[in-house]
Amino acid sequence: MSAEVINGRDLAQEIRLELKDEVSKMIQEEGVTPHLTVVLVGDNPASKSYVKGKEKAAKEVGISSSLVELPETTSEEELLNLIHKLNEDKTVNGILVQLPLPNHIREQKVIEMINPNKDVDGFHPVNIGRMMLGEDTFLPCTPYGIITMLKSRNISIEGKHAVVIGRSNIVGKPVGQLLLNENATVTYCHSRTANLKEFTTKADILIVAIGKPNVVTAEDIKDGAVVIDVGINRLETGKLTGDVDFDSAADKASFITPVPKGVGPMTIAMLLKNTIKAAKGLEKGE
Ligand SMILES: NC(=O)C1=CN([C@@H]2O[C@H](COP(=O)(O)OP(=O)(O)OC[C@H]3O[C@@H](n4cnc5c(N)ncnc54)[C@H](OP(=O)(O)O)[C@@H]3O)[C@@H](O)[C@H]2O)C=CC1
Ligand SMILES: Nc1nc(=O)c2c([nH]1)NC[C@@H]1CN(c3ccc(C(=O)N[C@@H](CCC(=O)O)C(=O)O)cc3)C=[N+]21
Repeated sequence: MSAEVINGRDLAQEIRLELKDEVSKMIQEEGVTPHLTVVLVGDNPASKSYVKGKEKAAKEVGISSSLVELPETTSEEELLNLIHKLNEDKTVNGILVQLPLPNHIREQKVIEMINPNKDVDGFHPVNIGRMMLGEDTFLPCTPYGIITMLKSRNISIEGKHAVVIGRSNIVGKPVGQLLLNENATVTYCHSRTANLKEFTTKADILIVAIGKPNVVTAEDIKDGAVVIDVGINRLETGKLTGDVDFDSAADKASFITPVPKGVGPMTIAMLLKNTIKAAKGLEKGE
């Protein structure tokens, strides 16, 4: 293996320590404790485990959090009513509705109901628009975490060819936008891309957000490329793995992120950062 591994678990831990200081200052100086409310509909085991991770991390930095658990049979109207109440509740700084939602609920309707100033996921169209314009806003947590990982290793983005595989609203599209904002030249690939390898082998920075194990192997990677694996796949053995064949890819890449202990923990650290930002915005009356 020649690549340097960017350990997201360790970096997220460092960030949480900094955030802990920031939160204690807020509490001491302004008497404000940031509060995050997480809404979980149904009992998808993966969602439950992510939500637990978010609550644990919030507690660690001194952010208070509450979890609203609703049954799978909750109607769209009931969920929208709850969000309305959370929007009005002055003690709630950040609202996160865990995705995916049950099929009978329109995700986009729910996201658009959240007050953009409490949208710590950065999924509301207003915040996505602000991100596209390069304005200060809540950045989507996974893309924000990826940029933070690159910067932590002084990996230059400007002028580099970044190739993103995946075009979802929560990962692929926004990570390409943030890389563009950092002056990369960006190419998006997806399931209809003809000859994926032709693009991936030209990438200086390759972001893989597909959701299928081992789609990307050494032969898809340019020598010395930076490879960021966003995928989280649970194998039948119970083991977690990314979308990239780590062992072969690590022989060719200059930097690579592992799964687990890669992008996942950074996503949660950025959520905490956004929650603190939301609480600060409120003080300023924004
Ligand atoms: N680490 C973290 O913090 C997070 C990890 N994830 C993980 O990242 C992965 C992606 O998540 P998400 O973006 O929500 O997933 P989606 O399923 O919404 O999107 C997957 C994307 O990959 C594309 N795709 C699928 N198969 C192929 C293929 N064979 N070749 C090229 N492109 C392909 C799809 O193309 P098309 O659009 O044409 O269908 C789509 O754009 C998942 O494993 C998810 O669990 C997600 C969020 C956070
Ligand atoms: N509204 C909303 N916001 C999200 O941010 C959101 C979501 N919905 N739905 C699901 C995806 C997925 N996601 C992850 C977060 C952390 C890890 C994570 O910390 N993973 C650990 C492993 C955890 C384990 O062992 O299970 C790691 O990669 O090391 C993974 C995935 C956030 N998501």
